[in-house]
Amino acid sequence: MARYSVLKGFYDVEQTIGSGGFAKVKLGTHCLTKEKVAIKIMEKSRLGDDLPRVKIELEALKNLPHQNICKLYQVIETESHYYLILEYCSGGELFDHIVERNRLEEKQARVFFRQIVSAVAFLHDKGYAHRDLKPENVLLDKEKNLKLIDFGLCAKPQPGLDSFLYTSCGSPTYAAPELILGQKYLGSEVDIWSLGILLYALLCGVLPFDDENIDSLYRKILSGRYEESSCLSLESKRLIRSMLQVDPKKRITIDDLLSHPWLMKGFKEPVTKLCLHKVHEKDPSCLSVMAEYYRVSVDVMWSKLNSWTYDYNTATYMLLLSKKQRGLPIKLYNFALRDKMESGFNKLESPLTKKYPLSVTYNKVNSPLMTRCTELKTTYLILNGRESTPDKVLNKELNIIQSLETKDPKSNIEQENSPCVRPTPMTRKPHKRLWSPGPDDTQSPVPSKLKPNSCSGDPQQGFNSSRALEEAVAGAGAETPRCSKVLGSLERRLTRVRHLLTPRRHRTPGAIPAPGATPAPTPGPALLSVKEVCNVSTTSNNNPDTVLGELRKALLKKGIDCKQKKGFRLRGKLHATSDHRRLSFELEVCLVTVPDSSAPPLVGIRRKRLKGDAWFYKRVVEEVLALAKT
Ligand SMILES: Nc1ncnc2c1ncn2[C@@H]1O[C@H](COP(=O)(O)OP(=O)(O)OP(=O)(O)O)[C@@H](O)[C@H]1O
Repeated sequence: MARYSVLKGFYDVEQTIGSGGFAKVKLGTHCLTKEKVAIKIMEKSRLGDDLPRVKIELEALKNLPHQNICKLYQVIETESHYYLILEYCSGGELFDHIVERNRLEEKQARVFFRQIVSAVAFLHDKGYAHRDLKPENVLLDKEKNLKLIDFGLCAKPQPGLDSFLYTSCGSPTYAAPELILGQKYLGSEVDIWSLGILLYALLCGVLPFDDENIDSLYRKILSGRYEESSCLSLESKRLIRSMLQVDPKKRITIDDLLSHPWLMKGFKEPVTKLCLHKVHEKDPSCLSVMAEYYRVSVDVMWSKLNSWTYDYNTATYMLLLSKKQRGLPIKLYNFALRDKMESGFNKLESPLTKKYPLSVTYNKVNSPLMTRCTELKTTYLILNGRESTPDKVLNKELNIIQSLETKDPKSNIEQENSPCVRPTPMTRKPHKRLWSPGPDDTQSPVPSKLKPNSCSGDPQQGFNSSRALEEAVAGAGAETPRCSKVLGSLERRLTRVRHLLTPRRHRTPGAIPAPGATPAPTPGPALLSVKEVCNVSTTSNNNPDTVLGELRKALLKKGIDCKQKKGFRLRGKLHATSDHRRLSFELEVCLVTVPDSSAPPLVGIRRKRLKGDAWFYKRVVEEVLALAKT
């Protein structure tokens, strides 16, 4: 089957824009609105024990519509993959902005930090803790609005956010002391600690607690002592101190942060924790554009949309709404797709279908009707999300078609209820949620053998996500705090938590190529032309080939495995025994045009972290660029 065929006709899939330990993220265009989207693709077979992360992330994104949280538009599940269609944040990671400027001016940092605090206050208000707040998980959109991403480690304790959690998860350098110690903790309090680290990183361009050696790093965190850099104003020192309190009870609360004097400086209003752009509200103009497009009444269209099933229609509606909010004209393109989709649900209800039962219309398995059914099924799945695995649906349909062939053509009632003659998606009930962390979710999907035991299990199982799921599903109130019973000494606890916290980015260790020179293929003709300056450094050289050669030499000198990709792109990989020190990134020679200038473009180097610790990446790339004589 062609790659991403499930998206064909609905989204145009473009280049990879990011990847993490669990997903590849591609740029895409939503065909009906022509809006750019990010497509997060996760291969089920590679998720293994981390599969629950996806479900947690989906539920959180559906329940947390906020202007500073990346919007989810559609979820497509196939037998092998999850595809999450997300709001596209073209401005890169907040981390890249820190790297670009070394550190941010207090005024700029305040604008950014207010948005992060707003998102965190909102999610806390909804009973969630993020548990992985860091500049790599904060993206920027075109208008420089911040968007929080990566909710795979979040928790929603059932009794409420004031109940304890027990799973140690997150990124080591952002982890609060109570997490390091493997103690029970409050999700809201560990998020405040991470916010303190994040603000320090924004203002100073370095981390308050950092060390090559993970044990020393944890000792530094537990001591709570960090350098108060001279670049910090007195007010910012005070604010950071109030967040980086080793004793969680002494830490500032999110509500106090909203109106903290540092955050209020230059602003009349405290930070809001409200959602300003409602996404689930009835918007008559977007609704009528969609109703007109599908040639159905506004009421029928709304009844379909109002169930918020995160199908293609949800995506179309939310994207139209987003265009409207940005003052852009709202219209739908691509009428070929309309005809395809319309036939996907409207004709099923047409009087014609009722008058001439399906079984009369065909008599061979590979008849046009069967092709039609298959087409309808594919369209149906894409429009409505997953009901069953595609193969199962297809087989069911084939069986029904085959059995119908041998039946009396008069017996149509059965066919009306067959999967081929499904109720039109316009009137179909919402699908059962994958998992809902609501109060009536008494049936935990977690097998009993996985019941909470935050301090047992193989630490090499990465982020301990099955336990994270339990916390999120069963709620902390249902858990037994066993840490102190299972682990006798602080030392042993530290070792365990170190393993739990240390991200495992490479899930399936493939054959590691021997370090050394990789023969460079001839560069492709494409030399990327960029306008933006984020992630791009200019060079004093005007020959792209020379710059490429210098970069290659510098990478090899640093012992970094280097492969040339399409065009002038080098992929560097650092293979290390420690997960903490594994890295994958790209350096691409490009042409930088200076906006509003007639000056000829400059030769630049665009950098992109693909996998690995962001601060380690920063250090390595700085060293490579310093070595390259460009
Ligand atoms: N909505 C988006 N718009 C633009 N880029 C995105 C978007 N979502 C993700 N990315 C890019 O893809 C990268 C990986 O995404 P993400 O962090 O969600 O993947 P992950 O596998 O869950 O990561 P992790 O290993 O950190 O858990 C991000 O760091 C970012 O650069």
